[in-house]
Amino acid sequence: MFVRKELFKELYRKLFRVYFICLILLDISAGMVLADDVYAIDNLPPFRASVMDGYAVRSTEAKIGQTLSIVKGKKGLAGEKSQILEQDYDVLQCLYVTTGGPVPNAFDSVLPIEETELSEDKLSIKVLKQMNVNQFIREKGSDVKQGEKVLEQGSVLRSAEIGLLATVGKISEIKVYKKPIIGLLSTGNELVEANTVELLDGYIRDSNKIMLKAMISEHNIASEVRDYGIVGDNGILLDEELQRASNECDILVTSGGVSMGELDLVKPYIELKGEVIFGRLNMKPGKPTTFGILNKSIILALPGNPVSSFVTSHLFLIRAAKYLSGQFDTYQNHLIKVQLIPRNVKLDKERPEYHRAVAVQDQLSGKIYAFSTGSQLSSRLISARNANCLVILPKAPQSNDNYQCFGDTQALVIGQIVTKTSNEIAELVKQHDGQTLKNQCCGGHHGHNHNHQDQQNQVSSLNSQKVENITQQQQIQTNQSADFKVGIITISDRASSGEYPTGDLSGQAMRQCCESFPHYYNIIQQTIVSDDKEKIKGELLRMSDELKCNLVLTSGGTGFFERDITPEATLEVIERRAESLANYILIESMKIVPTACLSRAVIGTRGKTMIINLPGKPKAVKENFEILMRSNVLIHALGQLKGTDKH
Ligand SMILES: Nc1nc2c(c(=O)[nH]1)N[C@H]1C(S)=C(S)[C@@H](COP(=O)(O)OP(=O)(O)OC[C@H]3O[C@@H](n4cnc5c(N)ncnc54)[C@H](O)[C@@H]3O)O[C@H]1N2
Ligand code: MOO
Repeated sequence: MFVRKELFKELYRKLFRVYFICLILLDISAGMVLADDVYAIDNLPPFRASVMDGYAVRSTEAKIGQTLSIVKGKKGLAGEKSQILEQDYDVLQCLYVTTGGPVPNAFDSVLPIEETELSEDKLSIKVLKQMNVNQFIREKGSDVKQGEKVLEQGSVLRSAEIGLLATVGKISEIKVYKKPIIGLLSTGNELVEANTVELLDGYIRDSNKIMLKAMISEHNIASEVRDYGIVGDNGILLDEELQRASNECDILVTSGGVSMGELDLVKPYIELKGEVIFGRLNMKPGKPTTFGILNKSIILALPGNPVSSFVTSHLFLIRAAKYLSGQFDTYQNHLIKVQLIPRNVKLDKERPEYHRAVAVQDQLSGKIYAFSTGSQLSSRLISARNANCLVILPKAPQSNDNYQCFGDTQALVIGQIVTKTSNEIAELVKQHDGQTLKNQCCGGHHGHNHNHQDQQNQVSSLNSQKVENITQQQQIQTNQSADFKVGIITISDRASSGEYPTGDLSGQAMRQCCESFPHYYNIIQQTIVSDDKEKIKGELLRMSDELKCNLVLTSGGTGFFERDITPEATLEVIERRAESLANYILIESMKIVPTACLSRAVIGTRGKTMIINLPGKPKAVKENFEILMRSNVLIHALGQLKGTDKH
């Protein structure tokens, strides 16, 4: 996590300035968090009560066939005072009771009406079923005992909790964490209110304030939202409004005016009149986000770019407000693992990124795929449309301009995640994978404005589609729907004799690579052989001729060590060489390490099988495989070989 935990700790520590507890009525407590444990004032039920409409009986008397006379003039009706009914009843008597009504201590069970036969004169009943002791009776306090703890501090008051508190008599002076008063202020000479119909030259509508209002209401995080309007980039006006707002609110959120321009006055103002806790973040978008204290208020000065405001509010505003409202664990709860699609999203060279995406969960495997929303320019609010997660991408490693590719990445959940069948997801993955999203820097100042509208539209429809039932057949189809059968061979004397304490890491690497693309690859066989030419040939022949693998990956034995024999064995098995593919891997991997040229790896085909020699090192295996997956090179090669790729 690149927004460091310490940063949040600092944020939370400062929040204690504006953090307080209040007493409220139960009526208006929905969504609040309890600041204290709550104990039951009353028993529940407050008296011994019947669970059924029927007759209170003594189980020893109420034998099948027995006639019991009905007590006259008294009934255990719901709402009846229980004390009035407490008396000695005669032998073979029963008392009419209703559900929830009091049951006198003289009786030990309730016989439901349907288990009785009423006499014609309606004065007695015949017992049709034997009851056990205590059957259909709720003893006093059997649900909740007076003085028992019913809710813990930290519980969110939702409908059930509120119902429970009412039941046990806790209807006022509920101690809760007070939700903050949040103030919103937009800054910028170019801004006009969002409801402006006709824009004059040079103006834009203030979308941030209304977006933030909606977000606050969606997440129900404020006791009140105050709109401080728009203030131009003018020191005097800004001073006036910032002073007023920061004395009236718990959290003041401004947008705009926090970067480096001469009109960016907000950050210098906080530095001068308040305290800046942090004023620059290593993240994209949201670099200039500033957090500080001004008068009575915590101030979050968000960047003006709408997407930057959107992302940073999710990270800081919602979290801060929830924290103030007593929800202290809001951070970890919302992290999930996803596979970002397309996998070849280029990483930013300077900053880690919160990439907007639509996460969809596979109903069967539970795996979550996050489909990128396209160009991530921080002015492009369309990139946040339908987004239900922010995929946390690291910045690109120094050594190369690597692609984000294999394995799962963490994502922050910002909306509801939908589920889909494996086949639907497979289709979407195929549609989206292989598309390259260029590195788009913030604000458009050094970005390329690619049009990802089609991709965005495909993704947009994801959220609205309905969930379908899972069947066993789909599970079989899922496995079968992978396009290519894969065989994996680790070639190593040491691995085959079990010498590696860590196990066969290159075999694991090959497996991981294929498993990252479950819709393309289905591993049907994996073996380890020593550096023995005949054994290697034997495995290659078995996987291609008998198992009919579409792809056989080998790892190891491609160098210049005496026993390295993989290329020679491969050459004796293949019918057609694919030198360009091998050269392509070589060229690309030499950009990573020059020693990549020490590999003598061969690639070729036998029948409809492609055999690829990969290096022995797990890291190199992954790099080679990633290179092959760029622009779906390997997928096309395998498709041609299988006959599924069109000319
Ligand atoms: N020399 C540098 N320039 C910039 C840097 C930097 O590090 N050095 N950082 C860039 C980054 S990153 C961001 S993000 C922006 C943030 O700028 P500000 O917070 O100062 O915001 P403004 O300049 O006022 O506006 C940026 C952009 O957003 C539009 N905007 C502003 N407010 C609203 C609103 N309420 N609703 C809709 N759109 C709004 C505004 O018109 C601008 O286009 O700075 C970079 N520059
Ligand atoms: O918020 Mo900026 O991306 O850092 O545009």
